[in-house]
Amino acid sequence: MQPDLLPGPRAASVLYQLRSTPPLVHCMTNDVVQNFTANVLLAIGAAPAMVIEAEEAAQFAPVASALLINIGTLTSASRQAMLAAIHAANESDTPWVLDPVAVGALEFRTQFAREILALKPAAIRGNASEILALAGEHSAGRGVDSADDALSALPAALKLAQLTGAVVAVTGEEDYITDGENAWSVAGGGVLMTRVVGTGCALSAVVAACCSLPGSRLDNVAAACQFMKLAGEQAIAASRGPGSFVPAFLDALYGLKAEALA
Ligand SMILES: Nc1ncnc2c1ncn2[C@@H]1O[C@H](COP(=O)(O)OP(=O)(O)O)[C@@H](O)[C@H]1O
Ligand SMILES: Cc1ncsc1CCOP(=O)(O)O
Ligand SMILES: [Mg+2]
Repeated sequence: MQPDLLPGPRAASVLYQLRSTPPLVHCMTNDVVQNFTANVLLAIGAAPAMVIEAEEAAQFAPVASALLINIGTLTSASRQAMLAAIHAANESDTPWVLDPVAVGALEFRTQFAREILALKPAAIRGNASEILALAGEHSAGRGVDSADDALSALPAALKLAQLTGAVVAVTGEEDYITDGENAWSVAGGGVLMTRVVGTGCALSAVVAACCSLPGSRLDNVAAACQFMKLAGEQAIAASRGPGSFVPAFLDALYGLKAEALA
């Protein structure tokens, strides 16, 4: 399959919708990226809430617009809380998104991620090594960063999408987004995005926000990828390295214009 470039006007209209009805994203994410994820959601125009206790998470998932499950620092307790939140989300039709951080490299999280694939994620967003491993393919990943090329993981993304019904986004130098039938590609960004922690995790939170919006879920997830690519590119042009990239990136997300996407 040869993915087409996501048309700019589609991304522009998703940004417009997101800002007209700001989604409230229930984030169950890893300990490393909590603050950055919340700031990215606020900068783009969505709202974050980090609710992690099992009882509260099950209560909050139905209230939220979308739920993010990121297994970057999974523990036995967070595993139970995540399961409770996913079940509550499914009962109330709240879309939930999986970020399979470091799947393949470690047994406990790999088993958990495979188990919750049966619980109907709306979308899955990971780097190439994670998507390959989650699909049961050979992956060169050893930790949270990818050691594989995103295009090489597109067949695995297609397979996962067909197996689960989720829209799958595999990210890297270029991003590929598929519902198992059609695929978009999204270009842009830059390597500096991999020299700060949390860009992938924050993207998954933006994907969750976009999954709550009306319209084509495939287009909505691809638009989320496009927002991060364009803001990343603008931030790289305005910064001198990882330290100045982070504030420039938040500023670029905040200032992102539908016209620039279109
Ligand atoms: N080599 C690259 N060139 C341009 N953009 C990149 C590159 N690698 C990653 N990105 C971008 O950085 C963000 C995080 O993606 P990625 O590094 O794949 O996820 P993760 O942080 O989960 O490993 C995405 O927006 C992606 O498009
Ligand atoms: C470094 C690290 N360790 C466990 S989770 C995490 C953050 C990973 O962030 P990202 O996937 O966005 O690079
Ligand atoms: Mg990641």
